[in-house]
Amino acid sequence: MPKPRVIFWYRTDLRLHDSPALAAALDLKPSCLYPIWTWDPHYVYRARVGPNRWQFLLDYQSDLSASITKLNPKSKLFVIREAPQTLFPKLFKEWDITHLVFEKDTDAYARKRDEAVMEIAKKAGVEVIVKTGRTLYDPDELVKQNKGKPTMTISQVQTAGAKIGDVPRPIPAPTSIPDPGDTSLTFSSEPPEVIPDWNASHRDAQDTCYHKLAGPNNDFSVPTLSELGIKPATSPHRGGETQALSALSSILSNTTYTATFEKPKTAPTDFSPQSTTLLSPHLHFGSLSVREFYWRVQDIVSAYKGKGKKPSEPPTSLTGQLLFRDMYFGAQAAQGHAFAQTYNNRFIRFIPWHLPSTISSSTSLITGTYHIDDTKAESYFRRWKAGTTGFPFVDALMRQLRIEGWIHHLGRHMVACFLTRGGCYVDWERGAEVFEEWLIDHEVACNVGNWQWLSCTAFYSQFYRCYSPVAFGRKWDPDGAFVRKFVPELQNYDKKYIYEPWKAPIADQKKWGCLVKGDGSGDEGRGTKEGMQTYPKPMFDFNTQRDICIQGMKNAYRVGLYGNDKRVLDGTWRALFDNDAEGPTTGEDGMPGAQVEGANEEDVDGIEEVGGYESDSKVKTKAKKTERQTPQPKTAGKSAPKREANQSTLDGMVMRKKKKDHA
Ligand SMILES: Cc1cc2nc3c(=O)[nH]c(=O)nc-3n(C[C@H](O)[C@H](O)[C@H](O)COP(=O)(O)OP(=O)(O)OC[C@H]3O[C@@H](n4cnc5c(N)ncnc54)[C@H](O)[C@@H]3O)c2cc1C
Repeated sequence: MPKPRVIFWYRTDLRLHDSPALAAALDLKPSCLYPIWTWDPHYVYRARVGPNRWQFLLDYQSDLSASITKLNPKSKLFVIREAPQTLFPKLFKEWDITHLVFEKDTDAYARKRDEAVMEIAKKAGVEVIVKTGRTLYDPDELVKQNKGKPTMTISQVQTAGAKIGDVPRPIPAPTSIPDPGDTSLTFSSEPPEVIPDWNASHRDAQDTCYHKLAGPNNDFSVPTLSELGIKPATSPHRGGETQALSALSSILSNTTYTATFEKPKTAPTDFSPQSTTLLSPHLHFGSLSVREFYWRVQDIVSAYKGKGKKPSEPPTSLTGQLLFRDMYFGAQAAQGHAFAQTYNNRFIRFIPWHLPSTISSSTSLITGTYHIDDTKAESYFRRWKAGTTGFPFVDALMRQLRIEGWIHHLGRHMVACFLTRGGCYVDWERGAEVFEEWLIDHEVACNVGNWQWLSCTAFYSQFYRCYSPVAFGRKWDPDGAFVRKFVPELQNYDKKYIYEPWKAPIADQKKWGCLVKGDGSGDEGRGTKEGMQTYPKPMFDFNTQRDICIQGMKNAYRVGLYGNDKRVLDGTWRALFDNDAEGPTTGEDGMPGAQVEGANEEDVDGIEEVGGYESDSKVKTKAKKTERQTPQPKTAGKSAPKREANQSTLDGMVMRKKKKDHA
């Protein structure tokens, strides 16, 4: 029997350590092994990716390629510039492949792509081996053990996980890699579908990436940003398995920090170093194995306990954070494409937000464009994205996101709440798109799931608990060092005004070299004739706007529709809302009325009311009233929602600032 000739297809697992899929490929004892990456046009043109995440991907690929070459000088990461669906039939033949091995990916697009590739492999007589390694538990198995339902709470993950069994211990990196076989490519390539290019705004030159299958020098090189035509990255953070493992070791060397980590006590305003691990991009690209992370933390926790000390526990602890990650993967795995949108989604509350997505009437999926039902809301959205809202804490976070590609979890809470139910009343799908574009750790499951949480459309429902753009930042960072770093116009402001610069007397504004004026449209930090900087006035009165939002949410909860309700699908939902309610409740703008069968009145399991977090006293007072007045929607369950300590209960404890001390 001839020895296997194997393609190892890298996708979500840019590492050598603890890769169950790579181990399975090596277990075949192949005569040759080709570690490849297919440069898939779907991600190049139809996913939103800004320069920072592109740079990250290239960093990871270069680092992995170098590590493979260290094990075998004849090998590397072979980057091939064509869509896998069209490439594989040719490649299987050309390289006489017997096996294709890869890590399982439960993202909606990836599932469809992999089904197509498996079909191609079957026709070509190529055996496919798929292994789970991206999450603690196989998301499909998690869903199965959760009675076939999406995991919407941490306790569901814990219960389902316990049925699956212990998280497997990580396996070591290989010490050798077989040679690749002949790498010639004699076939021609299929040109990609370039239009629409969702990343056009990030390009300042033509994308030449697809000009040659094996790259400009026919050496299967990792592309460069300039080949992609993408503008330079601005993030100080860098990717690579080497960086990931060294960051993990450095963090875990502080065993007290590791064993007592409590997310709600970490400051969103800490930078250099940040207060949490910043391992999320490494987990996203798979340069850090989640099981490696989990078990190294768990071992430190066990040793800490062994000394008679009390460690933190899930969900606030570090391993608790990883369970949240699994929770969102389980929610996504059960729902597929529908997970990422309200329309036609039975688990998501329908709120008539401003700037709703346009829906394809043929697929019922969001199209990537949206309706501008209200020019004011559009302006709020643009200013939020640009970091020119006139609220320094929000602007600092949005600028950190744009420049560095990462912000702390509670910073994400702040800006997400502000854009949706606690400020602008803009559709969470708009915010998720901006995060998709700018985050270096963008993960569909975690991004979408957390936006649903923060907008109180799923996972969480205490909409009356809002983040104040003034009080929340001040609580963590009374001197405003974080704001001064990312909104340098306000650098000289006294701490009394750093979160509310519009309240500073004009004489002081002049003395501190920055006037609060204008609407910030494209002139963030621009000087005046007198050589003075400017910072915009707040774009609205926050308290007024927050009350409008809470009223809107209260109304929408009273109406109680979910995304798959017939009235949401056919557009007749408008009749249920007062004309003067917030959101596009009148006219023809807003959600289109595509006719899709099947409003599902089933119990929406797992949507639970939980304790909340930061909120000023005015909101809390209002909250009590709102709670009494808001009946549970019919679809919200036949039994009263349980209370559970989960992500946001934790946030309720965010009252003390604890400085992190790891390097
Ligand atoms: C609106 C919004 C959007 C988000 N989008 C993403 C995203 O696209 N990708 C992403 O990885 N996380 C996302 N998160 C979750 C969370 O903010 C980040 O995972 C976390 O801030 C990453 O920083 P860290 O590595 O220092 O986290 P740590 O606190 O050190 O946690 C360790 C790891 O646990 C996981 N984790 C922690 N919190 C969460 C959470 N709430 N949900 C899922 N996983 C979590 C991450 O993988 C993280 O690296 C989002 C949160 C919000 C509120």
